[in-house]
Amino acid sequence: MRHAILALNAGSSSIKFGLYDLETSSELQLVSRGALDLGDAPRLSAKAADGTVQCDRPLAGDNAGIGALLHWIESELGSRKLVSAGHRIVHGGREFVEPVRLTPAVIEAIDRLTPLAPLHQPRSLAPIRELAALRRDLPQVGCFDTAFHQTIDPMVSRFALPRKYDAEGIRRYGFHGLSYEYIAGRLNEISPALAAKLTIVAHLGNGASLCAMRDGRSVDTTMGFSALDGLVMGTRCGAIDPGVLLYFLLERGITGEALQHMLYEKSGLLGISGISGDMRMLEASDDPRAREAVDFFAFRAAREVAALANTLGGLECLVFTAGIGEHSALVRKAICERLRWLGVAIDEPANASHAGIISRPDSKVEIRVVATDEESVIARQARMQGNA
Ligand SMILES: Nc1ncnc2c1ncn2[C@@H]1O[C@H](COP(=O)(O)OP(=O)(O)O)[C@@H](O)[C@H]1O
Ligand SMILES: CC(=O)OP(=O)(O)O
Ligand SMILES: [Mg+2]
Repeated sequence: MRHAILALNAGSSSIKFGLYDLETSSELQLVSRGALDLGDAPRLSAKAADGTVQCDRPLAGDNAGIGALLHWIESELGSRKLVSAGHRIVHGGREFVEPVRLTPAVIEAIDRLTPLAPLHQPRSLAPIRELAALRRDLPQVGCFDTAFHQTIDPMVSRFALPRKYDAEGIRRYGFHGLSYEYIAGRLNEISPALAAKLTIVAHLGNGASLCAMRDGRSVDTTMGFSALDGLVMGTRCGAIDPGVLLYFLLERGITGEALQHMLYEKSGLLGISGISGDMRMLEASDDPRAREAVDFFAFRAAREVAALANTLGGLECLVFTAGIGEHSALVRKAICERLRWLGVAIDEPANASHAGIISRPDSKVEIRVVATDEESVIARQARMQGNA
């Protein structure tokens, strides 16, 4: 019987997954990629590596969680045994800097980090606990978004607060590390010379951040202690004057919980447009507020690219990835046009067709679109942990 690894990437309203067969050559072979939608209309959808639809069905009430996915994998997809499950976990805090076997004590320690990532951590923990209850003997591995940024310098990670707080872990961590690890590996596969360039990767999805890389390692990133900092996001505010938060708390009498809800769920593209936090919807709208939100998103992203280029001491390659980065020619163009002074020159036809390289030959900065694949990184890390 074939052995397989299940990689789970839990997001706000769905769980993306990848299923990989373990080949004897130690390669992982993608068998299926899909999503378990857990919103108002639960649904399981999956495609084979070649894009063939393997499953697309609504799920009924009681049978709508991880159990439905397990059942489909184990009884319908073919005969294979799951030997491990890997999970994306957004916050590893100071303790978790590499993939870890998820024992009950580790799960509790990860749960204690929930205040640092209130939107994300519970969503990762729910399928872990569900799987543990359904398959007591299945080894589970946690793979951390923060881990890739361990290489950032203390100068970059420090906040200018009384110094004891840095030692207590109140510092910049950075997120989207599984995506950045994938992109670093992909650039190296394309060519080691490309991977050696001073690079900024723009992970522009529902959550959005930038990572400055030197030799494929993180040297700076826009997200901080939490996944709120940096760029404007779908519903998150990005960098903001902390005085505004004090004003809300002390002068306007808003509770901490209400403020958290506003910053994570009601701000960003949704807050500015008043229409939606979804870039596709904003691009399709002719409401001027939608246009304003898209322009603002690009303005702030370009500003942060310039800041990270300063940490890098130059900029030779700019990579766009994740939902917006991979698919929105409009946003890429708007960001690149603001960076013309840095020698960034976008090729409009290449950009419109989402080509691999979208810079003009005379651009000082190579601009690329690279599709991310967090699930493959999770699967690889889960396998390595299993072998350790
Ligand atoms: N064709 C497209 N044009 C513009 N934006 C797109 C397109 N496809 C996806 N997006 C945007 O990508 C974002 C979601 O990105 P994704 O990486 O899937 O997010 P997450 O993994 O955080 O849920 C949404 O804002 C969505 O509108
Ligand atoms: C860390 C983060 O923002 O993740 P996501 O993009 O999945 O919301
Ligand atoms: Mg994502």
